Amino acid sequence: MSLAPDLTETLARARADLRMGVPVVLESADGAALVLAAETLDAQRLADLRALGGRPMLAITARRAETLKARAYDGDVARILLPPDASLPWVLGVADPADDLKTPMKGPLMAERGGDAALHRLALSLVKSARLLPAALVLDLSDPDSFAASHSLTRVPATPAAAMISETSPLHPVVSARLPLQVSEAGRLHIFRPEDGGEEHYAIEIGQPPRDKPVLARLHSACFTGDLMGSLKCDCGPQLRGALAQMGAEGAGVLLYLNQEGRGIGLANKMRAYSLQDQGFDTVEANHRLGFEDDERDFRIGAEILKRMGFSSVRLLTNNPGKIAKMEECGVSVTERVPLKVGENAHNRAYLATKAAKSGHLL
Ligand SMILES: Nc1nc2c(ncn2[C@@H]2O[C@H](COP(=O)(O)OP(=O)(O)OP(=O)(O)O)[C@@H](O)[C@H]2O)c(=O)[nH]1
Ligand SMILES: [Zn+2]
Repeated sequence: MSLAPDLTETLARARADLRMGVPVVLESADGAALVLAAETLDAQRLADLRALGGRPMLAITARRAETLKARAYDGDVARILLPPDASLPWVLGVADPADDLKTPMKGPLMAERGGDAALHRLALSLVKSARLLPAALVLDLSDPDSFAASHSLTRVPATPAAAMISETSPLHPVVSARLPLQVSEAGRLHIFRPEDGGEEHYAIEIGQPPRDKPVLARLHSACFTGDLMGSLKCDCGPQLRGALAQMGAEGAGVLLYLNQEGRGIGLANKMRAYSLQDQGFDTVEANHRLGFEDDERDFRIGAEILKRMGFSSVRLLTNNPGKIAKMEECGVSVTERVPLKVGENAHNRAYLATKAAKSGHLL
């Protein structure tokens, strides 16, 4: 019998460590590395890292490297050598585009070319899945066993961890209960909990949709600003209420409320993106400058929940053909796209136009 954490639990611990600014150790057959998230680094830990010697590198995504005019020799990842005099503001300036326009010169940034970037890539996946800026300090370790033990650090086996992070975490139904709504008194809320310790997702079932017919469905991504605050910068609030109203009118439907705020980058990063949008960048450019892809959501979660609830085909309320393709890929057939054009205003007109022009949304 062992009470030791398994891989899923070790990864959850590693994410929590990184969010707290605590380093973790990644280990593979080819080497090991000490990893710190740039966003939660402090001056003392930077000094401690320096004291270890070696060649610390700042791993960033190719998207961020493009903005910084650094070479990404590893495809999707760039390994920037930490200059000997690099200060905490320098590290944060490379990681965070907030002051790119005010202080454009961070470089020239020297990127590492030889060697393997697998641990750097994993470090970036880990900090991203911890909803932090995609930038991590990485230092090769020659004796990870004694190092991790003497500093009480979480140790992550790199190869199985990389495989696990690329998969969707299994989900488990937790509870469901009756929830009368304005649109329909026959509402029911179901809670699903991912095994990886990530955020729970919800399904609102209206009426009793038959499982052997296509159900009117919406995969709604969390938008605190639009859904709850009435933000005019997007169309999420009106879409949420419009979808529920249509389900209420038809007497049946299922709305998944997926906690993938900010197209999967988290609310703090979405606000960073909003701040860049105030500097003149559009929604896609802002994500890229932060080092993210346009859309970091995992729609396999939505397909999984639908299947767990017994639905195999849907009439999907969306303007996003990407969602339809993902559902089909995951074995949920989309018999019809039901357009959901609501909530356009003077503030979100350019945002909606960008989504149509760059992300394939249908007008
Ligand atoms: N990163 C980022 N996320 C945003 C921005 N504006 C809204 N979001 C998020 O985008 C998600 C909503 O996705 P949308 O792109 O509006 O719509 P969609 O779900 O792709 O497609 P529809 O089904 O047609 O609504 C929510 O998670 C919002 O929090 C933004 O400027 N930047
Ligand atoms: Zn929104």
